[in-house]
Amino acid sequence: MRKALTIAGSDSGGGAGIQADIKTFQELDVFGMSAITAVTAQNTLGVQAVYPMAAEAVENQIKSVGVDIGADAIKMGMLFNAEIISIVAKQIRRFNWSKVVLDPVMIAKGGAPLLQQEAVHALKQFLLPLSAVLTPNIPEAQVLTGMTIRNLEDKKEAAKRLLDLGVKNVVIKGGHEENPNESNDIFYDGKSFSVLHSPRLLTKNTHGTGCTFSAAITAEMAKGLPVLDAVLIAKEFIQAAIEDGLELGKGHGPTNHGAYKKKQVQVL
Ligand SMILES: Nc1ncnc2c1ncn2[C@@H]1O[C@H](COP(=O)(O)OP(=O)(O)OP(=O)(O)O)[C@@H](O)[C@H]1O
Ligand SMILES: Cc1ncc(COP(=O)(O)O)c(N)n1
Repeated sequence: MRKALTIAGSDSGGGAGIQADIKTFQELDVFGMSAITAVTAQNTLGVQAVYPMAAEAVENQIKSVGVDIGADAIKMGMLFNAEIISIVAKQIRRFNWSKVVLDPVMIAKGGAPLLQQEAVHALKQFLLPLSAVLTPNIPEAQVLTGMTIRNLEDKKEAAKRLLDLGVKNVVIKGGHEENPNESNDIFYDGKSFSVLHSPRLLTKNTHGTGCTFSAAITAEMAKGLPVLDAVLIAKEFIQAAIEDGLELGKGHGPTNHGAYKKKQVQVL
């Protein structure tokens, strides 16, 4: 069985972070493993508290997986601080992992910081050059490039600048765009651009969309798919999960990780 490791934060509410990643891996028939970087007390209303792990604890979790089970692909989500970023980079190099997906999580929907501002430099310096795929939303792409993104041309320019920082492929996600009709993502591999179209779904239940999308890319890469094929399946996965979003809690409910598989079975 193919195996994927997520290096990310825990979301007690179960919709984002490690929990979203493991559910997504499972739904896509990939064995999921985790290295927890921080524990968050979190629900659909927001993040109530963040408890970062000691960098050594993160390092040991990755080592335990790497020396024994191994991983076909790696995903990184919330990393919180520069010390954790630096040890994660060291372990990725040590195990020679190349199918590495980086979701540069910075701020939760409610505004809570999930990455310290002073750690952005470390993320760019240590992790972008080790990543096969980077999946920023628009605010994250703006922070990483220092440019304002207003339209498709800006997105293309930002994607080019991100590749100049060493990452091999980038998906700039459109969830945060002010387009009332569509939520389009743009993919760039250094040679050509692809626009991934989807209708914008009118729902407040979008907690964990970014985590789920990047975990689905990771699962498909673990199975050996080329990057763009993995991204296209992930787009279908997240679209189905949002369409079937769950009305849980009083705020932004989670997406339904089981929706994609259910749809496939119906088609068969
Ligand atoms: N309302 C929506 N309708 C359709 N697709 C959406 C919607 N919101 C987000 N998406 C899709 O979900 C994926 C994640 O995008 P988004 O920009 O929300 O990421 P994110 O901001 O990192 O997620 P999060 O808000 O969980 O941190 C993208 O493929 C995006 O197009
Ligand atoms: C542990 C953790 N990781 C990532 C996110 C981002 O997801 P969202 O922006 O949907 O809240 C989160 N809220 N919590």
